[in-house]
Amino acid sequence: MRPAILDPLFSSVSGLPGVGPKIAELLAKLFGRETPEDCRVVDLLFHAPHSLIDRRNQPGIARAPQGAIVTITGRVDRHQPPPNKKSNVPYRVFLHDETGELTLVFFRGQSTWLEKQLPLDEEVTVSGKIDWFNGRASMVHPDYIVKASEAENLPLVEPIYPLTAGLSPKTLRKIIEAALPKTPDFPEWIDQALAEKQGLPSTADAFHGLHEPRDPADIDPQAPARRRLAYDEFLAGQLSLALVRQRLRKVAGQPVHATGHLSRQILEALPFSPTGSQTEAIAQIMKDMAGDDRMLRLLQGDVGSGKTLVALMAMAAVIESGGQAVLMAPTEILARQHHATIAKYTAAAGIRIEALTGRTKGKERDEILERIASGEAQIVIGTHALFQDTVNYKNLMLAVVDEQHRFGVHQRLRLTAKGITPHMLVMTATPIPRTLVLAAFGDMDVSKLTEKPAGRKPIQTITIPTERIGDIVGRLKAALADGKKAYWICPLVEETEESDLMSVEERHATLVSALGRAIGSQVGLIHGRMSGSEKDAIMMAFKSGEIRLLVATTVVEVGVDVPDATIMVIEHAERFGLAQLHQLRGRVGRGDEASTCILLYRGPLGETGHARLTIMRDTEDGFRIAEEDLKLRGEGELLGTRQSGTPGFRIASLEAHADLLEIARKDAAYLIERDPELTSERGNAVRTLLYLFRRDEAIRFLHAG
Ligand SMILES: Nc1ncnc2c1ncn2[C@@H]1O[C@H](COP(=O)(O)OP(=O)(O)OP(=O)(O)O)[C@@H](O)[C@H]1O
Repeated sequence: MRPAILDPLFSSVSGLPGVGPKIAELLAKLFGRETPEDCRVVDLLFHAPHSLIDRRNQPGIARAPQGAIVTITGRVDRHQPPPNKKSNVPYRVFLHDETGELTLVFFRGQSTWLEKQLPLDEEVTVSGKIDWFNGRASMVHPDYIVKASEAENLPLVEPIYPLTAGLSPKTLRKIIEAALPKTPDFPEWIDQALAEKQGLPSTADAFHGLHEPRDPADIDPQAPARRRLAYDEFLAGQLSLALVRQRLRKVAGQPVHATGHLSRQILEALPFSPTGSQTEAIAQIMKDMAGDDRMLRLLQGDVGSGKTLVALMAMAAVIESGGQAVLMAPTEILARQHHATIAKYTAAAGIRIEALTGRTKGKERDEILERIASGEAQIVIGTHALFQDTVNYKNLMLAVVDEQHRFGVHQRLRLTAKGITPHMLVMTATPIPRTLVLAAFGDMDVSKLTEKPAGRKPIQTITIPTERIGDIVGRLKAALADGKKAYWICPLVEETEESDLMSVEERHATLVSALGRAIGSQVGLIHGRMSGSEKDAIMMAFKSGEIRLLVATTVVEVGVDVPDATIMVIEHAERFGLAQLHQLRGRVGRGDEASTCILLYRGPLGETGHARLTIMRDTEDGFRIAEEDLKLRGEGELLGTRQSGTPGFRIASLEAHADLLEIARKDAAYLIERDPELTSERGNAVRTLLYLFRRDEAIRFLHAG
């Protein structure tokens, strides 16, 4: 239950003065809420200003700089209404101070209102933007007009907020001003010594500080108010992750007693030997699973580093111990591919594997479910269909989640909510910096595959403007005639957008005709609108070599493994993020042949676009690319917030507040260790914190036994 003290903050924005249905819609849009009802007062509080208007500049009319926001006090000399109502001529009011004359300009000004606001011969104070034209100073629609005697009531410094079309700065400011007094005095969850040492205000004061900046320094991420809220936000995040982890760990794991007889057979049948990194990661996993605690391990490895084999070894150990293992992939294609690869690897060892996805239907599905329930199926590979209610496992000991940034915390929670509590290995493809791992996964144990399999040659990356597409097609034709395999990627914003679909189909058609009859017949097309079995058939044909050029949307982005494909062309490379380009490029350079990646771009490139392509050309190191990506894009996007449902941060910034993340992580661990059920006074305060940041999902598990 949400603490009552938060009720005013979680009431709908519609209850605030000045928020009618139309404004509520706009606010929902601004905060990314589905409906206006989902839009709460607290969303306004977290809406941080990005800059401020300083009205303290009072230079006198003659010295007011062009375009500056200034505050002027002067005497009203004259009103000059337009000649008639229909006229386009504005209403003008003239005033002067000891330095000069200023014209106030009003379009569609109402004379009665203006006469009252700006009475003749009275001293008034106006604030707004100065415009000089032909040696005359004017101010169009001043932001403020008050009697000079009331000038002290003018807001001298005003926050400026991110907006959405249709919502005026003034309206939003007024609404936030109305929301601010609803901030309660929160019970204190911060360690007082930390607050003092860091000079952090209380959370309530921090909200006031955030919205009532007095100086440019107050807008800085290092302003005490912002640091306090950033700490709170990190603490809430770390606490919820720690609670999930505690919950996941609570149920003791089943110790895995590996005999090694299956894994030996698998390894012997492999055409290669594991890398040092793979061996090390496998050893870490074996050690975890042999113990009494449940394993919660993250396996991080750059594209093509060989994560699948590591996962397979873990699964083999579980089967040796009499258990079952599942491998959950984010997409159908990947699930099918993992199934094919693992079936091949495990054939020699006689391990029984099944595939289960949303596509598995009818009698086939019933039979598979039966084999899963009886324990006959030893490894089950699939999509999230693996954890539907109808699926019952005989003895599930290990869940491998090939996360590729697509599932996130919620899926992991759902898994345990079902009462399934196997050891867990989460694989992530794009290497993510440590701070991000912490923010997204909390304190998971981490294994890293830092080396690539031996014999890999560097991928040569070339950037070329689209105008030279003809050259590329010519070179591609020669390479294909020479027996090579290539991908041609067209960007796709949304799988549902017709125009994008058109573009990949059109590209397919133009390439077929440009490549001539012999090669044109070996060009395939794959996109997300195809049925699962169509996609499978195409991927199989590409693997077997029936298709040599695969024109594709980004459905091939993650995990697709065709080691003898050596050419990758990416059209409109400027539209992709770095992480995605790295993933796409990672589809080549997976065998021992040299590979090429051609990034076709449409200019002119902006600064960021240029920086991105340069980084891609300069390095293949996924860790470096991820760090650069973080700099260029910000953390939310990098994590794929929208796909994974991992809440992004509203105030905290991983870059500016990395020190606070570290502190919050330690504090969360300490708190949970001392008070695992959050029942102490501070524990209760912390519950309020979790609700405040909408990270309360994990609280439910406290009572779940
Ligand atoms: N030790 C090794 N030596 C040689 N080849 C290997 C080794 N380990 C794996 N491979 C091969 O390397 C390719 C990439 O492996 P895998 O598909 O597991 O990569 P991944 O880490 O999942 O990468 P991605 O995230 O790009 O999918 C596969 O074709 C696999 O058979």
